[in-house]
Amino acid sequence: MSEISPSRPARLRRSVLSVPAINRRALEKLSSLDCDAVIFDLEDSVSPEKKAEARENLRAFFAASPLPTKERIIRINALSSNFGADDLALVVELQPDAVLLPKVDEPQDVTSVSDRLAEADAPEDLRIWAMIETPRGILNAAAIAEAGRTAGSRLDCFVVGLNDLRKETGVLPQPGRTYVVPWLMQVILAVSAYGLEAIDSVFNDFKNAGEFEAECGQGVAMGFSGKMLIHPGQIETANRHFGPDEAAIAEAKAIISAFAEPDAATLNVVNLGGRMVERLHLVQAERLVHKARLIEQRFDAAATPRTDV
Ligand SMILES: CC(C)(COP(=O)(O)OP(=O)(O)OC[C@H]1O[C@@H](n2cnc3c(N)ncnc32)[C@H](O)[C@@H]1OP(=O)(O)O)[C@@H](O)C(=O)NCCC(=O)NCCSC(=O)C[C@H](O)C(=O)O
Ligand SMILES: [Mg+2]
Repeated sequence: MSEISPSRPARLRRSVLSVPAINRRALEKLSSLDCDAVIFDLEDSVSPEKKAEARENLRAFFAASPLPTKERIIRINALSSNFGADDLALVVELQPDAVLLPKVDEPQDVTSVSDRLAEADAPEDLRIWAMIETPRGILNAAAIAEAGRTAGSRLDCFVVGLNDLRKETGVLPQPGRTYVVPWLMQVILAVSAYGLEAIDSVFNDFKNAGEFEAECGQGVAMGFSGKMLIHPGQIETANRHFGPDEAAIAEAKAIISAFAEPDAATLNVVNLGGRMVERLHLVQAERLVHKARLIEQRFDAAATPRTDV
């Protein structure tokens, strides 16, 4: 089997649940939830008066609950705000998997944090995620993604924030997201060009299961790796949509088998039951099977508690 493309990190990010760091009850629930990743929010879901308490909550939480099977991301306030410097210091102290930067407008918003993390000797595997949620962020998405290619850059993933984008532009929430789809696709093009991943925006109306199903299906079709979530009730749907289903896994395995045949060794195109399959489909198939394996491993890891944490 050829290698999984290094431009696509082999991580599961189907369900990325945001939790206000001020909400201790919600923090306590996390270990029982089946989301792939958690965003600990210090930004918009925490009032200015409660920022310090929220940081203390995270300190206590990280000491007590390592969440070994989940990717852990801390969303900080902008460095230009009164809270950004203390938030970033907390990130360096707690060493989550990533820091999420809000309202990224231009490449410099990312590179300045990269530089600060390097100055603070933060581990190299502490990544940067960027919220793309302002008109300038959308317009500059490709340039921001390109910043992920600069030496020492830790940029790894974009998260779209439609609430802020709607606030800034006046575009209304509508089923099908008609008027924001071009912006979403611009984000997908940017991450694809520079080997990053993108997480689709939150869906606020968390009791509306039907529309959420449709929006998850749309997010998958557009090329997002997963969805940012606000409520535990959204996790199962996101995992189902953004994880490969049995039929897709079977098809991917058939493509891998077809190219593994000795006769196919020098072929770039094969006939698979009346359908043309090219080697580029083999790469996609391997990626999909790899993702399915990661999901299986998560189940195994959840069943077997780690002893090294
Ligand atoms: C939206 C909520 C305020 C609703 O909370 P609540 O009223 O408590 O809902 P429920 O009673 O239905 O909750 C049931 C139980 O689930 C727990 N819970 C709720 N939400 C979470 C969560 N996010 N993580 C973990 N656990 C959660 C409740 O505590 C209940 O537990 P129990 O009492 O034991 O039964 C709330 O869901 C919420 O605050 N959600 C997250 C808000 C947030 O993170 N906002 C920031 C991200 S949104 C964003 O980034 C937008 C972006 O920037 C943009 O511009 O678009
Ligand atoms: Mg926002």
